[in-house]
Amino acid sequence: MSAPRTLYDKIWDDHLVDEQPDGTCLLYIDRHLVHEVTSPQAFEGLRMTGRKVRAPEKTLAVVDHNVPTSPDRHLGIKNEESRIQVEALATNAAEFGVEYYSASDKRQGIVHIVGPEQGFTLPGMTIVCGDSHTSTHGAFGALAHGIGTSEVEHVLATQTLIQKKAKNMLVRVDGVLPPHVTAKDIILAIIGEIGTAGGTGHVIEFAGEAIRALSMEGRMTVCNMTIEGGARAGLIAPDEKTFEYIKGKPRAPKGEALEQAIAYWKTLQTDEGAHYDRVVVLDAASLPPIVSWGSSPEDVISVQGIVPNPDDIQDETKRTSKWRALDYMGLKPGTKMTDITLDRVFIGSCTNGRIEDLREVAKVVEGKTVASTVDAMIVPGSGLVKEQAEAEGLDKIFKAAGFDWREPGCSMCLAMNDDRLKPGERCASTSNRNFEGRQGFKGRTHLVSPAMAAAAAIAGHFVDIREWN
Ligand SMILES: CC(C)[C@H](C(=O)O)[C@@H](O)C(=O)O
Ligand code: SF4
Repeated sequence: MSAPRTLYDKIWDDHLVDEQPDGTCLLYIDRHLVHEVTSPQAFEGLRMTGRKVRAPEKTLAVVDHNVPTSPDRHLGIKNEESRIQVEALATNAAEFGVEYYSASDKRQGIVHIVGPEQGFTLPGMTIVCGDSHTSTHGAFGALAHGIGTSEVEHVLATQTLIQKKAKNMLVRVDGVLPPHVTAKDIILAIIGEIGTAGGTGHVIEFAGEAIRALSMEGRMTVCNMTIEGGARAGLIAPDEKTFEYIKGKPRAPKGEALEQAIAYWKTLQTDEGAHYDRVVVLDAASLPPIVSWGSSPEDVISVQGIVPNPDDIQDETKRTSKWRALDYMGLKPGTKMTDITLDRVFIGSCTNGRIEDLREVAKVVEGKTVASTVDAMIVPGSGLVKEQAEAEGLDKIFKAAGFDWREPGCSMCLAMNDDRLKPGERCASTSNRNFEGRQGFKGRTHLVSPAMAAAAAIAGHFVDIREWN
């Protein structure tokens, strides 16, 4: 009998083309997502050496980072560098025969929202993209991770990737989440627990009652931020919810092919007794809504907490870095999180820009008004999310409450387009990174769940969503 294997081991074994004595492996890649920022040099490399895209039908290109989210975006992109990148993707896709969603295509959106939405992302696959949050697709039980531009070129040309196998890590979240505590709080809590280097060298499998209870969209939120926990990829074993989600998606298998696929997908479970190099266990029932206070995704605390005092940290380097973070954030130790006021609220991104996120926001803000001191925007993760939200009348609720309702894209998740913080502005954001300058030069980011961001927009400061009415 063969040794019990983890889900990661199984997907890895199924895609292994070659293994060298030093552990260097060649992996077959099933799906390649491409966006405008990390692909221009890769296509240029192919062009210069006269090579083709090996499997155009396994490649999908979409613009997201640089596109404006204003209603007049069809007028073009003012920033020259951004405009050139977007135009290059359109040209490259046409020249190399790759399907491409332009900013005027309603299927356009953030690459990690588009893949699942189109049924391009399926269980058991290897999926890559020149983007760190490719980990999102792990929610389907796909081995999905970000790659660099030279690897993008390699995958375009060969449909394979050179890799070394990572270690196996299990993060088990037992128990039942309290009301109003969400997938976002789970992943922020995990990163708070293991730190941003906690998953280094590992692929994390998320399991346990609380993970199983999450919707597919919640699972995507968890896997999305695996990368902020330092891991190479995140995985969740597929189940009935996964199969239901996939059924009927444009590129998903149908009829007999779907039945066969599901029979295979059901084998994508970690075997009893399989070995994990590291195991972390969390109790969902004890989790509060979480807010980040610093400039790293590990700087998190309960909304009922206070800004921590870095002097309590033993390690000098860490102490200095956390003081710097507080200085950057303009915060003092001991401040109650609920006393922190906000200038901006950003709801969107590949972490929390899907329809369920927007429904949560609508529930919180319906019939209420954004605080006069806050400028708040909601950016759907894709054109299809936008269409669905509008069909449900969510846009009317948002606009009536005073939110700006935008066109799809990465938007203020990162300062690569017109949506950005001004120096010193403080923002509650549903995105995944709070590094210095992430949302704009000297901008201050607090990471939260959609419901927490929505409530903060109305109140003008952080509030405990569990006490919201
Ligand atoms: C621009 C891109 C390469 C980058 C990434 O890899 O993640 C971006 O999506 C981000 O979230 O920082
Ligand atoms: S939404 Fe943010 S995290 Fe996601 S791909 Fe775009 S820039 Fe990266």
